[in-house]
Amino acid sequence: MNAETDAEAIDPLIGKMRAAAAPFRKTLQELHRRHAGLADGAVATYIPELALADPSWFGISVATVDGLVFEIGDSGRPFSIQSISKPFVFGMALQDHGRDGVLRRVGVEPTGEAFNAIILDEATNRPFNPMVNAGAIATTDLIEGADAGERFKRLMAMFRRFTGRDVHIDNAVFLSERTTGHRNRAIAHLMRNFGMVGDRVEESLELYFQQCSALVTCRDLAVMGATLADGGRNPLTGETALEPSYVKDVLSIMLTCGMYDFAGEWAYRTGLPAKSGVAGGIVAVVPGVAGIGVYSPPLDAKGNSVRGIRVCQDLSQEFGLHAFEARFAGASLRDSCNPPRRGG
Ligand SMILES: NC(=O)CC[C@H](N)C(=O)O
Repeated sequence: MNAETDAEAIDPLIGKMRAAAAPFRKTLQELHRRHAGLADGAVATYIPELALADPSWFGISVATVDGLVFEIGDSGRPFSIQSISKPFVFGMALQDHGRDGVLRRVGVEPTGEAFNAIILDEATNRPFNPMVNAGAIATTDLIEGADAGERFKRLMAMFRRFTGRDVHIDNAVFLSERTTGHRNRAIAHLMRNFGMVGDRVEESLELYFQQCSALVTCRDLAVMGATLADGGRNPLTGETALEPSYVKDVLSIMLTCGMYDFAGEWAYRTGLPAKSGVAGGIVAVVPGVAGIGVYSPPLDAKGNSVRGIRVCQDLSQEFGLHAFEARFAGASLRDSCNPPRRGG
């Protein structure tokens, strides 16, 4: 008897889990094959270190709220999280300052502008939302801590709660962005002028560059997404990564602002809260069901991963994941990749 049949004999549930998961694995393989050959898009070069990525890198991962993880392709290849850090740091700011405290410094309105636009809301002097660079820098400024070291450690602890493992910074990406990030510096100092960022503006900028340089895999993104899908609880570790009452704040901003000036089109077509980053990652959330992580460096003109968008759109269509598609959006994905619950 080999180990597999042994295990099945001991626990018939393991056999059932394998049977339920096999078709979904095939779906992912098919999806990967369908989009691997795409030649559209270009790898980001404005952060010099990102230009070193190979355009053929392509990984997909789906993590369920039951703690199952599916992956295909370059799902274990580390890359810098970049803007995908923004909703998670927004969640952290909400925990540190409460809703009113955060909303005094950043709005919740989509901009329809590029992610690095130098604009503030003229009526309030606030950046428009926490998903564009201006709003994200203002949000990072809200991370509490006595000094730079403590704030950095709290940031890393937050990433750890969401991924379920230690997260490290890619120092080359950090230095590359710190040296060339004049536009972000300009945005931060403009906000300092309006009191949307405090006195430690330089320290917060460094922290922002560090948060963007955190190394993740698309498997990590799937788990981070699944944590939001499960109301703030990491399905692999059981740890609470974000206070459940703030999950809806994060997901609604992701749905309306997560894909920058493509956000409307994205919400219309895909109907999933999501966030993209310039290294080529996308995280998407199917509330109550799963997180999706995709990595592929070539970006479209708006800074979103070309293959990442295609994969999420296909998954949304194939499994009826659009938030407003049906009363039980996501049910078919749940059925096809989740095992029957133990005892259920
Ligand atoms: N869209 C992004 O991922 C942008 C993040 C990048 N670190 C920047 O500030 O320009």
